[in-house]
Amino acid sequence: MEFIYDTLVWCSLFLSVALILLLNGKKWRNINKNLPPGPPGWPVFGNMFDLGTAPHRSLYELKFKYGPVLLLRLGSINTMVVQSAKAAAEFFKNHDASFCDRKSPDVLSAHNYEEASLAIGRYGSFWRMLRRLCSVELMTNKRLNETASIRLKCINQMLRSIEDDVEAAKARGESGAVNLPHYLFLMSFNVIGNLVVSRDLLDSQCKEGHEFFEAMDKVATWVGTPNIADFLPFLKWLDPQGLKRSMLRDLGKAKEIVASFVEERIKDRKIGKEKTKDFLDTLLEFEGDGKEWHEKIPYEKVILIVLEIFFTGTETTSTTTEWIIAELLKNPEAMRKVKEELNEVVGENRKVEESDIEKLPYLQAVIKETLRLHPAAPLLLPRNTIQNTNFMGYHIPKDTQVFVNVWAIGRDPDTWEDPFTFKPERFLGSSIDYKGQNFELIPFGSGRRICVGISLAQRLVSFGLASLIHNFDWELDKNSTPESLDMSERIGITVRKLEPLNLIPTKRPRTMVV
Ligand code: HEM
Repeated sequence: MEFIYDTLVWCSLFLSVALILLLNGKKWRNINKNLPPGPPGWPVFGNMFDLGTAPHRSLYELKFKYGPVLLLRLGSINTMVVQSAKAAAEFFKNHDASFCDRKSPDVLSAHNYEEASLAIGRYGSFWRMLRRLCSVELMTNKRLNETASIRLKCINQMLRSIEDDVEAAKARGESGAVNLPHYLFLMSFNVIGNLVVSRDLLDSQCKEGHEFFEAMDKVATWVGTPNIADFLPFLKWLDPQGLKRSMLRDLGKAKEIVASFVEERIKDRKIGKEKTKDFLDTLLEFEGDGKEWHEKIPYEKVILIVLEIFFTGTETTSTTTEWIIAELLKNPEAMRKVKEELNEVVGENRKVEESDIEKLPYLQAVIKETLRLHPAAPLLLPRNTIQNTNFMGYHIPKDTQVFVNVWAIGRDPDTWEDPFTFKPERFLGSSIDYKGQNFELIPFGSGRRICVGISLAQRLVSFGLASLIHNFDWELDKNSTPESLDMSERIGITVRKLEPLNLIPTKRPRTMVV
């Protein structure tokens, strides 16, 4: 009896809310006549089902019917989608100030993460302070040059462990195939660990490092899972998929581990235990930027900021490098040219150095071409509209969420010749770059919220990639050929390869791993 009563109460509550939303939806459409076009939606759910399992692909299809700017209602969230280079140029050049806020997923309200976040934080004084701090203390060319030895160390560790693991596998009579993304992820994780907290977190000596890695992996899963409460915010309190509860648990675990690093550092600093200053020291020493932030960063926020550098810097770089190698294996002629260029510039008897990278135009063209076809964040990170805005003749109401579909822009037949073909040559002798000024290629975004880690990413991806190719010949395992190599995607916090690249590396003769 009680069950029936509860069910009736829930159903009537749901139907009332649905009715309110439906009526509101109609009212909204009547008032705002000049909205961008878009497909008709369902009551309550709006266009949620139009997103499908790969939203960047479904939205790309909608472009051919509704044009490069469209408006969807995802549950109760108005969402504008920008899908051409021309519309993106207008968006970033003339309206960046209106669209520089973020919409944050509900799971990231766990432990007040969003309040300490640079990536999904609201546009305001804390965000501006943190953005300046990260840009100046982590990402300037000077700072990146000073930290070159960290990248060198971590890349060499990666090469060595691939070599050791292959040898061990062969000694056991196995093929010696390795799961490449695993090594790439560990390398990026260790680079960030060294930059931010001066630790080799995935060293066999560091037990907390492995626990941290596992907790972070789970956190990434919860962030990457579509959550009905993001579309129908009245369900937030119910947490219908249990995502926020899982997030509270796993983010809590990751926080605990970072808190222990921070505690240890605070103690070390008290007793004057000197070592090279890292980003954690910067956060602890900070007392204001003399502009609009005049106090220390609260302890809880320091922990979350450290966590965020791991989130944003690891999977993005490792996924991108995996896609590049997959494209090179699918296009053996391009792989041959990369090797040839490396042999000419680096030679066969030494390993690649970071300073070689700028002398490798074909390798850089390969990276651009892969970022065009496989941007790690195909819809960027969702923006939010700060104020009512007139955009390309359309009325965009305040609080509209915005996706910029860089995946669709990269495949736009009006911009790119032969857009579906992997052709790095299109970038040779071209001034098109991914730094946010050429709107046909914006895998790192553009404007005020452009990726803050772009220069680090560029160095890490180029150096890691060049080293992997110069040190090893990479072969597909016996079940795949270049033609049959599966390039399907897996949607999560980034768009990864569904089937991780399992490859057989053979150490190249005469190249040395020091
Ligand atoms: C290939 C690697 C990477 C790709 C493809 C990438 C891509 C992106 C994209 C698309 C955005 C959103 C930009 C926008 O909304 O306009 C972003 C933001 C961000 N990225 Fe990256 N990223 C990469 C590497 C990194 C690295 C290495 C770090 C730091 C260690 C980093 C830190 C951030 C942060 C903190 C933001 C938020 C910036 C803000 O909202 O102000 N990223 N990234």
